[in-house]
Amino acid sequence: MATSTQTIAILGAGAWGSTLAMLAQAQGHRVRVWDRRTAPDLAGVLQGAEVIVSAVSMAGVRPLAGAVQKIGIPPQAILVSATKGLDPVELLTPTQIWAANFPNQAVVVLSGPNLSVEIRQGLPAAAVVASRDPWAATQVQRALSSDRFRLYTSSDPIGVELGGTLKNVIAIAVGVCDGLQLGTNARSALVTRGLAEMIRVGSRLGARPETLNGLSGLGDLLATCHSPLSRNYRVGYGLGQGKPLGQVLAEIEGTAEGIHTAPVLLKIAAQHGIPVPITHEVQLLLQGQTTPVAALARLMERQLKSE
Ligand SMILES: NC(=O)C1=CN([C@@H]2O[C@H](COP(=O)(O)OP(=O)(O)OC[C@H]3O[C@@H](n4cnc5c(N)ncnc54)[C@H](O)[C@@H]3O)[C@@H](O)[C@H]2O)C=CC1
Ligand SMILES: O=C(CO)COP(=O)(O)O
Repeated sequence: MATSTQTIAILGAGAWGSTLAMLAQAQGHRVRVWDRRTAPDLAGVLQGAEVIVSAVSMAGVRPLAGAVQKIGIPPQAILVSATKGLDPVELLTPTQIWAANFPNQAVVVLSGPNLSVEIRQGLPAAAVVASRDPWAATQVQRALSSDRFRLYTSSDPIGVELGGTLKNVIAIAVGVCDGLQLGTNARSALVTRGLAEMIRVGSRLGARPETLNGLSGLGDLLATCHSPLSRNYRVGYGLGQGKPLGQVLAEIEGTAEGIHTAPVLLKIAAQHGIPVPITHEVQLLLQGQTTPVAALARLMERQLKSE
């Protein structure tokens, strides 16, 4: 399905970066991968790249964007961000950081229900590529779409980016619910009210509500809240079982962004006066300031309201 062979640089060779590299290679592209751990020459990886995909954890976005800016990239290169997180320093999304470093470059966000383990097994998945520049989104769609990875375009990058980011916090909450063995009704209520919280935050920050009802919102929420493959869900599950956060993290390989997203999201919500009761309880739990049972009781005892 790819239109022509392109040179694609993948920055970050964790679970997601290496999966994206695999997908790009399968489409016949020239793929170069950079990772801080193996540390090949970043300048060499960027040289001549037509598409540059950042798949590092949120913690790596700011330093990486700075390093890439210092080196410089081809003027026509499209930057793609696959990170799902929020910056604790300036409360920005990953693409906002990339755009600030590269104001004249096309920036695209890639997000959706994409548990990397399943994609590496060759199972089918879909995602959204969103940008203010429709040409750039279409280029990335054509470059990376295949018969097992179906990409849709969107002109709502903030909605697509927040969908993937906010669901991580809700996935922790749903994991707690399942760790407490509270049943299907409770989990369904939490997923639905979690989506309402995501839409409330997203729309205040400029997202279209319908975007959050799409693949990178509801879709990703369903994937993440229903799979033990999700690290965020597993963090919550462990906490729900009464394990301390340190132990839970020691048992999980890789990044659970929701842990770092929750405090940033709380700050943003406070600035904008947005009620985020689920995120609030998740953060108290992560800080060890409440127990799963007490957090749940507070959510159930909130003032009665209409849906
Ligand atoms: N694994 C998955 O299924 C998916 C993950 N994502 C998102 O992709 C991002 C990366 O996730 P994973 O690859 O799964 O995590 P991972 O824990 O497997 O890998 C993290 C990557 O970030 C890099 N990194 C971390 N801190 C850095 C720093 N300070 N400077 C430079 N690089 C740094 C690491 O070297 C590594 O390449 C996260 O934001 C995650 O939410 C998105 C979709 C699917
Ligand atoms: O974002 C993901 C799936 O779309 C990956 O979820 P976890 O980071 O919770 O493993």
